[in-house]
Amino acid sequence: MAPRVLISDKLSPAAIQIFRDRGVEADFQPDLGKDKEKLAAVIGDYDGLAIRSATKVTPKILANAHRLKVIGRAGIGVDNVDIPAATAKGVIVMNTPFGNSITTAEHAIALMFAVAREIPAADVSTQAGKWEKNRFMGVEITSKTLGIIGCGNIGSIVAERAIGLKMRVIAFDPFLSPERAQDLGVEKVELDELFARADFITLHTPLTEKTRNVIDRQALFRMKKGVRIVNCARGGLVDEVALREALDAGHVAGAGFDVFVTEPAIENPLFGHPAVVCTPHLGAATSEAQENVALQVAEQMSDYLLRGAVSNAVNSPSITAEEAPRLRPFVALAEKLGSFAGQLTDSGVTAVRIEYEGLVAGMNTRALTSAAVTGLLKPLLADINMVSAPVIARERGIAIEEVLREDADTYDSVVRLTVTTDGLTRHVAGTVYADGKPRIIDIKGIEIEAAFGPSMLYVTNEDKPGYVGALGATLGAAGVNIATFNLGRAAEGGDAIAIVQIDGDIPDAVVAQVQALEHVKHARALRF
Ligand SMILES: NC(=O)C1=CN([C@@H]2O[C@H](COP(=O)(O)OP(=O)(O)OC[C@H]3O[C@@H](n4cnc5c(N)ncnc54)[C@H](O)[C@@H]3O)[C@@H](O)[C@H]2O)C=CC1
Ligand SMILES: O=C(O)C(=O)COP(=O)(O)O
Repeated sequence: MAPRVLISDKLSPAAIQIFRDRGVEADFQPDLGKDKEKLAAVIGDYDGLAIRSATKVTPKILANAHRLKVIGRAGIGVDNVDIPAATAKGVIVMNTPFGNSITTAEHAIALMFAVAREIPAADVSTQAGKWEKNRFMGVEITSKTLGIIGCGNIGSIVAERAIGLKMRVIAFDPFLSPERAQDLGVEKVELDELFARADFITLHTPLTEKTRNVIDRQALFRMKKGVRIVNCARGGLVDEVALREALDAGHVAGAGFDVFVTEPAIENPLFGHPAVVCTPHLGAATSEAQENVALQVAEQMSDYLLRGAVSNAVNSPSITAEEAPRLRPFVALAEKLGSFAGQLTDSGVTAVRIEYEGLVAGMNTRALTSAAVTGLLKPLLADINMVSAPVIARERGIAIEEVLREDADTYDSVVRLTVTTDGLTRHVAGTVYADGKPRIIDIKGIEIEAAFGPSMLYVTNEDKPGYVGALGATLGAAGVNIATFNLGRAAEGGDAIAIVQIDGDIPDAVVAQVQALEHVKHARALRF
């Protein structure tokens, strides 16, 4: 069945075409995202949700999203998606980090000019026939200091444009390296210095708990008198009430705002001030940017739904479309090894070590580790998947260690899993054969070679004559058909193991009979 995607925001129709061309069913309901109740009622029918900023993906909506695998944000900011809730549910959240950045940077520059020269008010006055040539006295931006808060993709483009406009640019961004600052031609400064020196300030950070109210009342009054502030990033970065007071007091000379604490902004503390210019979250609103982000999000979502490729996910490691097919058998191996250990584990897991040897050490081991942890915890948490597994493991205090070794002895690639519980360490290893099928090659240091089947019996025993016959006879008498039978032992007469693939399920009573056989230490039915 073709995957189904709901487009619940005003995406460019380019997205619909891409989905359809790729074989994904796309429902275009551009106003649905604004109606939480309706969205919650239908989300259960979809594998993907494509959004912009009007759709708020809340835990309540995610609770109904039984089929959902991916949320694609045609744009940059994902603050309208509850990422922890999506991750816990195993839903990938991806954005398009570059598609609208030039457009948004241009809007910031446009707002800076609009504020500097009061263009909107002058336009209204002129078209009203007033010709108020003396009312509008602007400021030049040449040689002025622009303070950029957040010098990432958009901030850097703003910096380049501003330098082209002969401004002096200073930037505050804890993650901006001195080398990058030098390349850009900006001076890296602390926030206090930026406030003290800037004639114009523009914000380009995401909204996080750290950046909320980065411009608060105190900050405003530490700024130069006559400063002008532009916010094209997110409402909530600036305390709107405090800014209004600073404008009313004449301390701040103007503000250009595209984003607001509450959107759609029908009322706002900034509205009505003559030196304020507002736009309705138009930062990304050009035909070029909308085409870019729509195409990109549709490609990325289709790649994930159809090929398992992950790009630009904010809550999962990337997997390219090229590596996805190569990785797939190893994902299956890692998950099955995890599942093997998980099904044998009755007490809490405290640590997991995953060793990658040979060719597999050069693959995307982060994804493989997520798969192993998924398999390990699945017996406890049926809904866990590769997206949610690392977070769930962290929440449960499970220490995860990855070891990479370029060399492998007998096989091209080996994955070894060691699981530590309160009282025990369990070890299992496997490989993928040329047929693409995963095999177990080692259990607790005992070599064996067994494929995974849907239904298996795992027995540990003492290596004694007569045991194998007794096991076969017990299964035969119970009408349980053996598909494959693999044995291994540490040494003659020592610890031994058997892995038996069964056709159909093995009843609990038969497992109990096997457990009761002489020389058997432990018998367990496993399902994969
Ligand atoms: N108005 C609109 O329509 C649009 C708004 N945006 C907003 O612009 C924001 C920035 O976008 P990009 O530049 O693409 O993101 P980015 O991730 O490339 O850059 C963000 C920068 O902020 C910096 N940063 C993080 N915490 C900081 C802090 N506490 N103080 C100072 N800097 C900090 C980061 O180090 C990073 O360099 C987005 O998060 C989004 O909210 C993006 C597109 C359109
Ligand atoms: O990409 C972003 O972060 C934006 O804010 C753009 O928002 P929009 O898609 O225009 O609602």
